[in-house]
Amino acid sequence: MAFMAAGAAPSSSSAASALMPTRPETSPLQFFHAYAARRSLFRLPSRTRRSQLVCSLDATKQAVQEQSPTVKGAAAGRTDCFGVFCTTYDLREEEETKSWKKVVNVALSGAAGMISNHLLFKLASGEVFGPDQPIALRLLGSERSFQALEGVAMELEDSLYPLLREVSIGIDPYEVFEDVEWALLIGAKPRGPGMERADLLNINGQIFAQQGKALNAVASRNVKVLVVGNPCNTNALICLKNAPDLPPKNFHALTRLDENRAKCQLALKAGVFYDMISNMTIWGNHSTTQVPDFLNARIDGKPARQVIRDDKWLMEEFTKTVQKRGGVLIQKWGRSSAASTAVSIGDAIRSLITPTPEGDWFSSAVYTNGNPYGIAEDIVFSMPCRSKGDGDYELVTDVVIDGFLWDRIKKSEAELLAEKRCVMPECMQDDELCEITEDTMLPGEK
Ligand SMILES: NC(=O)C1=CN([C@@H]2O[C@H](COP(=O)(O)OP(=O)(O)OC[C@H]3O[C@@H](n4cnc5c(N)ncnc54)[C@H](OP(=O)(O)O)[C@@H]3O)[C@@H](O)[C@H]2O)C=CC1
Ligand SMILES: O=C([O-])CC(=O)C(=O)O
Repeated sequence: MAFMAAGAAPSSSSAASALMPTRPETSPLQFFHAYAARRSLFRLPSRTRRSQLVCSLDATKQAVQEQSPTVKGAAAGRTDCFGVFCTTYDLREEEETKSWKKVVNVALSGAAGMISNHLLFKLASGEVFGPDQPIALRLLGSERSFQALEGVAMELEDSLYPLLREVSIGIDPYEVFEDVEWALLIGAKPRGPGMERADLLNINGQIFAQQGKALNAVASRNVKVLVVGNPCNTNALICLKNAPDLPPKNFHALTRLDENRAKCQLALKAGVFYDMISNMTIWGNHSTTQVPDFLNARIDGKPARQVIRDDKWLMEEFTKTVQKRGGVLIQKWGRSSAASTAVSIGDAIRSLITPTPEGDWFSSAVYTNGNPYGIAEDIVFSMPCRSKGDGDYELVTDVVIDGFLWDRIKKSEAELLAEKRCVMPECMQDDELCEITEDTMLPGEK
């Protein structure tokens, strides 16, 4: 609670009012102020910071006087600062990046949902962006979830993460996405009973169109966008189409969970630990038509087929297990994968900000324009990628594609083209109708 007590709520802070939800309740505003106050200690120009410093220190000294001897003892040797404030209050704007990396601004939608509940704590701990990377978290919710968002923010605060420099909550993507360098779009409406898949595409399409427009208007010009909310490939396509001023290449849909699932199955079959599995591509849609590529995968550096020597298993059981893993998990758990999805989001981010090990690659669903494989342009399709660690990636060219693989890839491509026809008929060349086949299922759907 020290942060909250010390930061006399800066109601005049423009950053605070910019992100503040326009709702009359007092409690959300109080919380918002608390988090904004914490940010202002790091970011306000030195003059403002100094006047806050004075009143904050007064508050802190008073708090120390009222506290136990242990706490008093800890502060006894210092008269000008207390605890965590010693490191933060003395930072001058121009010196910030000498001792710390510049804060990375990360937005999450669906921040009160299951996946976010795992992911946020990984992000705040430094597990994803690194132990020397301060982070600001911007949580996007809705009227429906606002109270839950406050709860999430309170838990983050109580976790005392040294790298966590800001937590802000809001319901307007134009405010929450301002200047963000990463946007993790997790929130999406799940399919309800009796709902047609085309309806789901439509409803989520509207959410991702609005968020794309907001990113286009206010995010960092090089923002990296990772769409998780299903159907994630088509949601990512809608998002990038609504953000014409941002590079389409920067938009990803998450298929890293599928890659991880495929690695796990190969490791189990080969009787090796899963760090032996490399070059694992998931081609296509994050759906039951996805293609886990055992042809190019390697086990301890050797082709997976040579090690496993069971093509029937690879073509049938392996492929089906990976495609349907999400559904089996829902049957067991009664809800969809959340922890392993959060882990895979962390993996996906790390793969873009650290150089890919020599000869290896990772899977991500990205925009197909200019792809070297002959996959239809203008969709978001999972393909093998390599990164230099600068947030960007290139598509891998040294892969083999045989007839079996190509047939499967075309099936997933057809599915994505059908999804696109349903949500963006204006983008299609012909008059084909929105027609979703039985195959068009999320991994978690039956
Ligand atoms: N790509 C992948 O590998 C995976 C993707 N997923 C997908 O990720 C998404 C999030 O999963 P999870 O966190 O478990 O889901 P939760 O149900 O726990 O949370 C989803 C969040 O979505 C938001 N949401 C946005 N619009 C709506 C709406 N119209 N109706 C209801 N909720 C809405 C809600 O937040 P708010 O009210 O704040 O907007 C809610 O908190 C799902 O679409 C899921 O299918 C899941 C696993 C793997
Ligand atoms: O279908 C779902 O919501 C869950 C999902 O994507 C998965 O587990 O891969």
